[in-house]
Amino acid sequence: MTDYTAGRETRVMTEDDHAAHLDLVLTAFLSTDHGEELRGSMDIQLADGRRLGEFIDGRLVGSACATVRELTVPDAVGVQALAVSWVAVAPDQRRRGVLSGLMRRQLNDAHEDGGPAIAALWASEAAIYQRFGYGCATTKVDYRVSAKAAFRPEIDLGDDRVREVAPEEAVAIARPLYDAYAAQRTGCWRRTDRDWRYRAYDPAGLRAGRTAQRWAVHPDGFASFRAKHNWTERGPDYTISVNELIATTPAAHAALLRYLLDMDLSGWLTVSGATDDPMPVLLHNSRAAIGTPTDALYIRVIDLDRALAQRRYHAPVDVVIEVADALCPWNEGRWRLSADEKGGAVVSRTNDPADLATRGTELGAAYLGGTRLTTLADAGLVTEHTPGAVAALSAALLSQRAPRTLDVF
Ligand SMILES: CC(=O)SCCNC(=O)CCNC(=O)[C@H](O)C(C)(C)COP(=O)(O)OP(=O)(O)OC[C@H]1O[C@@H](n2cnc3c(N)ncnc32)[C@H](O)[C@@H]1OP(=O)(O)O
Repeated sequence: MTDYTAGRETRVMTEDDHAAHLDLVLTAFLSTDHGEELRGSMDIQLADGRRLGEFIDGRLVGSACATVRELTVPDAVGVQALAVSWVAVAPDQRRRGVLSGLMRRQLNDAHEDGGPAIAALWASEAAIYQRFGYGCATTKVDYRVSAKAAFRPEIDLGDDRVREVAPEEAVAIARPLYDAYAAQRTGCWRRTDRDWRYRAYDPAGLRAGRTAQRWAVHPDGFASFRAKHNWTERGPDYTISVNELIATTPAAHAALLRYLLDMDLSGWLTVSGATDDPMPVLLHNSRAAIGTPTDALYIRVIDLDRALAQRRYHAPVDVVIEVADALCPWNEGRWRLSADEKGGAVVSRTNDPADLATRGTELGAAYLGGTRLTTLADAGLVTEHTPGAVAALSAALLSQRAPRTLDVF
């Protein structure tokens, strides 16, 4: 039998490893044509990040990186989270447990350091991370809308005009608007100078055939977007693709969306929203927008007691949860979660009989209040021992608004 552990070392990379890391990422992500652009991306994103590497006989064959950032959890409480990114394994070393080893080590280190109680990531493929205890916690809806689609007549666009500004001016205008928005919305990352540098990073090689990023602003919102050209026998049929649209008032949201929908030469607008996005109710013909739900941010509960105690609860609840979590065994066992009417919770170990049983993965999925525990129970992923316990905990875990995560990393 092949011994896959021979000659292996897992360690934090140093600057001397960065060139090999770039090569690994380019090969694993099938992106060898975009070396300079991805180097720029990694340098910004991982400036203060930790790059964990797996080496076989001195060769870097796997990476899992992480940066500590602040994420809003229910209800819009800012907490530290490990933002996991740039996970890659050399194609000629796949399916030999390299990723599994890196995930185990990353979670163990985080637990031992006593840092963030949760980790978060965007999955390149949806089948990868549930086995490592990551549950899909935010869902985004990707809308494809017919350009010029009319709003319902009662929709108020307000009196403020939308104008476009140069990318160099845009961040200073967008930043306070995003901060105000993120402070009252679950699932948003706090953006530092580094994060805004990344939002503005726009090398031609990463535009996938679309134009440079443009910025539309309004006193109460902003949108960044691109256009993709398409000429047909009927004339221009461009697609305007919105990178993000942020508004702090309904009128700003409607005005920005109207501006983008009415762009000359366009046939289509693509824009993403949370599962409670108002798109279908804004449009006169709701079928002018087809929405496709897609998995967005995944959450991993690293330290269950701290993670569950640091968020707020939508309703009082007192339940004992039996948790299975082979990768983070310190989470296993029975936990009492007691949340009061004010939304605060106490979480402690108990020997009392369990009201329900589930895995760390499902607690991660339900953590941001966007995935209902009742849905997971309907799939057989949560077992109820006391009648009503799943519904009670499910209601308590909900977020007031559907979580919305914009920053892809
Ligand atoms: C947060 C992010 O950065 S997301 C980006 C992830 N990276 C990529 O998509 C780049 C291209 N892919 C890769 O680099 C690699 O194939 C990885 C990282 C996805 C997987 O690395 P590997 O070392 O092959 O994973 P490993 O061998 O530990 O697999 C563990 C288990 O996951 C399964 N698995 C791994 N990758 C996949 C996948 N893409 N789809 C389905 N199952 C998968 C394996 O089959 C294995 O299952 P088993 O335990 O039942 O045998």
